[in-house]
Amino acid sequence: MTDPIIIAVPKGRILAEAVPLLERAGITPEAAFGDEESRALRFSTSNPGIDLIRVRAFDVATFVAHGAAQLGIVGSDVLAEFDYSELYAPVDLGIGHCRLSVAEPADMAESDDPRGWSHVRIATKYPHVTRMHFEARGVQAECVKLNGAMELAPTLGLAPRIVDLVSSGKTLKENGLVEVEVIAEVTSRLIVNRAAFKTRPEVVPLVEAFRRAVAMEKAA
Ligand SMILES: Nc1ncnc2c1ncn2[C@@H]1O[C@H](COP(=O)(O)OP(=O)(O)OP(=O)(O)O)[C@@H](O)[C@H]1O
Ligand SMILES: O=P(O)(O)OC[C@H]1O[C@H](OP(=O)(O)OP(=O)(O)O)[C@H](O)[C@@H]1O
Repeated sequence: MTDPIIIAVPKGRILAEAVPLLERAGITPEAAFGDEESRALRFSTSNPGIDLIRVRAFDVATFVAHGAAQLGIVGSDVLAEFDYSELYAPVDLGIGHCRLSVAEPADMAESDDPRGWSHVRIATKYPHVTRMHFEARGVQAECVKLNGAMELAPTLGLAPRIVDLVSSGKTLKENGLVEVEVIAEVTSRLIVNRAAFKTRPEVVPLVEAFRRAVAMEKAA
């Protein structure tokens, strides 16, 4: 019997939106999958040929790029940061809507003009995207890599500005920061390992099932 297809799904905030989408694509995960308390990492589904793994958002791309998983669900923010050539991202899943933005303290923003920047120091989980964004307009970005709580960086003197994901704006507001520039709009994408796309015949119909699931949601 061939090995099951593995779909990597991020734990955290995308998980809740991913479960109904998987179900619309005909993949019903075992109950423990949606339970954040469960310590299991691999889960069966209603389809014996498909298993799910639950990993950190940035690791979804790594598992799929190396072929350890054949498909995955991941934010376009993560894809932009890693730029893996082994990945193909055929479907915008329309979940996980947010944006990647530059933010700074509200009092600093009052007299700041982004057009005058030539060098910026930025705390971020996205150093690659940040450097590319600023380089495109001749600004040198010096990045301090953090994995979370970027919003603390300006008041504690780590870096005056941050690049982070923004959705409602609540996190920025509660930490005295304001958004000064949007770098990119973000949604989650279905990703596929390029080699698996050619060698595993189950992959193409699965991609089509996700495409239909997204269309169904849009039509509803
Ligand atoms: N506020 C948000 N609104 C909508 N989508 C978001 C938001 N924040 C993050 N996302 C999306 O969810 C993905 C995972 O983010 P999340 O914050 O759950 O992970 P994380 O806590 O950074 O991950 P980890 O704990 O694995 O480091 C992001 O890559 C992005 O695509
Ligand atoms: O604009 P808002 O609606 O406040 O959302 C923005 C927050 O959401 C994300 O973090 P998340 O809550 O997923 O937590 P984590 O990255 O700290 O795990 C992001 O890193 C921001 O901190």
